[in-house]
Amino acid sequence: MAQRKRSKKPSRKLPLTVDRRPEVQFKSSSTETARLIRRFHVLNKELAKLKDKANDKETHDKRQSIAKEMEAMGGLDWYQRASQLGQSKARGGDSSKWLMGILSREGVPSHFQNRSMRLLDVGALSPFNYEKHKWIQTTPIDLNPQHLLIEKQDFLEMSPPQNENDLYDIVCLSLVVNFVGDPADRGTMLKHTREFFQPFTKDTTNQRLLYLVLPLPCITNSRYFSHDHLLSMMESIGYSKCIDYHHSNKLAYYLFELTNAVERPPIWKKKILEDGKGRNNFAICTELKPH
Ligand SMILES: C[S@@+](CC[C@H](N)C(=O)[O-])C[C@H]1O[C@@H](n2cnc3c(N)ncnc32)[C@H](O)[C@@H]1O
Repeated sequence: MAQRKRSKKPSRKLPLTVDRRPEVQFKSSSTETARLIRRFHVLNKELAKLKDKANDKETHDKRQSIAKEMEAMGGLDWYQRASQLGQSKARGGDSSKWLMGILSREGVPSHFQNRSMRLLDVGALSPFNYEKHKWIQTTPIDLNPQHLLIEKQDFLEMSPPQNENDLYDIVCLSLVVNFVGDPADRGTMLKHTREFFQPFTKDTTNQRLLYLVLPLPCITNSRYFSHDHLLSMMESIGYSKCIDYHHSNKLAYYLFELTNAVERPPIWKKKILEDGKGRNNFAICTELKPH
């Protein structure tokens, strides 16, 4: 795939296209919007399950019916705008805040007095999440950009920069991994992040950071996943240092550092860790794939 051009630091002075899309109607209650977002996730997962199935009539009809329901809700566009609403300050702000606190505490900004810290924001709803931090140069990407300054790009298909100077210091996956419907694609996504940093063959003091945010129930209430499971899985792919983590009422924040290159990470299969009524089915698996 052709190397994509890095977007410049977002500037509000750039001409912005007029958003002519019809107003998205949100339910007045945040509980109802949250319910619809959860329904969208379920449909997305069901769609992912059909991905590798033969296109017989039954599968075709199922696909159509899921797509129809998603469309009736307003599609990915609606979902993103509803998520943006969830990002709004009134509901706690975007997830850059926690990350910035940790980086400042760790003294990371002082490493970047001579050059910017390069941050790849995967699944960015806004290109301005990090704009007040002048030492950060952000490349925001999304499947369905909500802004001119966000590149249209599927991270799972994205090639790492060829020019070494364009490699990243930090990759952000904030509420993106849980959006991916297929547990194996989620694992691939985590492993793929490693390609975007300086290789370990290079003599460098650059850190290689991964910022991961998941809905809290993925960590605390899944049959197949937990905090310890996440740490073990991350360690097995080279992210053996968890710099810090935080669980808020709704979200789980993790900052990992890639500390070593793992040639052959183990395969992680879906396995029940804790069963029980009311638990969800969130899982991340890994397969023997080149990533
Ligand atoms: C819930 S929103 C998260 C937005 C924001 N990062 C946040 O923390 O609130 C999930 C976003 O991830 C995007 N996304 C999902 N899979 C992706 C992929 N493979 N490549 C790029 N973006 C992806 C979706 O299009 C959606 O806009």
